[in-house]
Amino acid sequence: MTTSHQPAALLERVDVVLDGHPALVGVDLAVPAGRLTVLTGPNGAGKSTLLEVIAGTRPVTAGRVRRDVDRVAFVPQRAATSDRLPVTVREVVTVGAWGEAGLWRPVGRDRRRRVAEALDLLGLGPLARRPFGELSGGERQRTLLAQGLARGADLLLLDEPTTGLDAATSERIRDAVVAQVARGITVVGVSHDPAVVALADHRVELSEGRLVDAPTPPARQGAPADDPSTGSTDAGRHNVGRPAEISRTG
Ligand SMILES: Nc1ncnc2c1ncn2[C@@H]1O[C@H](COP(=O)(O)OP(=O)(O)OP(=O)(O)O)[C@@H](O)[C@H]1O
Repeated sequence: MTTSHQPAALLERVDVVLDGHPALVGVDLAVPAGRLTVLTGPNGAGKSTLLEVIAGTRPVTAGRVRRDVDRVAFVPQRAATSDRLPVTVREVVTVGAWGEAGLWRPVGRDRRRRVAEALDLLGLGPLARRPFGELSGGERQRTLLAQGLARGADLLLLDEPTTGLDAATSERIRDAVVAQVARGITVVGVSHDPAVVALADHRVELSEGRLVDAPTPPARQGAPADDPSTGSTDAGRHNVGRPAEISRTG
C-alpha cells in the first residue's frame, strides 16, 4: 500500500445535471491514493455518475475535479458490453495493454507480462483461446476486469464488479481488487455487495446525488483540517491539502 497521503482525485462542489435531472449535487470528495474506495447507495443515487466524474469521462456542470494519476482504467458493468466481439479472451485482455503502445504497434515484453499476470490473477488461463462471445456472464466479467488490470493503471474504476456473480467468481474478483490495492493502485468501485463494501478503506454513501457519509480520508501530514482556499469550511472538510499542490496528469 502506498504511503502517499495526496488524493488520487479531488472533487470540489461538483454538480452534474443530466437532461435537467440533478444527478450529483455539491459533491466534495477526496479519493485517497492507494486505497479502496467503495461508492454505495440506492438505485439512482448517482454512483455511476460519480464514478464517471472521477474517471474523467463525464463532464461536470459545476465544480472542479483534479486527478493526480497517470493512467486510468474503467471497467464498466457487464450490461454495457457487447457479446458479439469476434475476439478471444486473450485478445480482449491484450486490448487493455494497448494504451500507450497504440493499436498497430507490437505489444512489448512488459505489456505481455501484464496480460499474462491479469489472465492468471482472474483464473482465465484455461479460457484464453475461447471466443469472448461464447463466455458466460461471470467469465466475461472476469475478462473485462483482467483487461482493466492489464492497462497497468494507477487508478482503477469498477462499476458493480461482482453483481450477479456466483460466490467463487465474486471472491476471485475481490481477491484481484485486494491485490491491486496492495500494490499501491487506487481502486474506486460502485457496489451493492456487502463483501466488497466490507473491504473498503473508504466508504462513500450517496443519496439523491448528495454524499450522505464520506468520512474524511487520511489527511496529508501537517495539512489543515479545513482549507480556506475553497472558500467553504464544508467543502474543505473533504480536502486533503490544497488543490494547487495536486498535479493534474490524468
Ligand atoms: N441521460 C440521463 N438523463 C437524465 N437523467 C439521467 C441520465 N442518466 C442518468 N440519469 C439519472 O441520474 C441519476 C443517477 O444515475 P446513476 O446511474 O448515476 O445512479 P446509480 O446510483 O449508479 O444507480 P444504479 O444503482 O441503479 O446503477 C438517476 O436518477 C438517473 O435516472
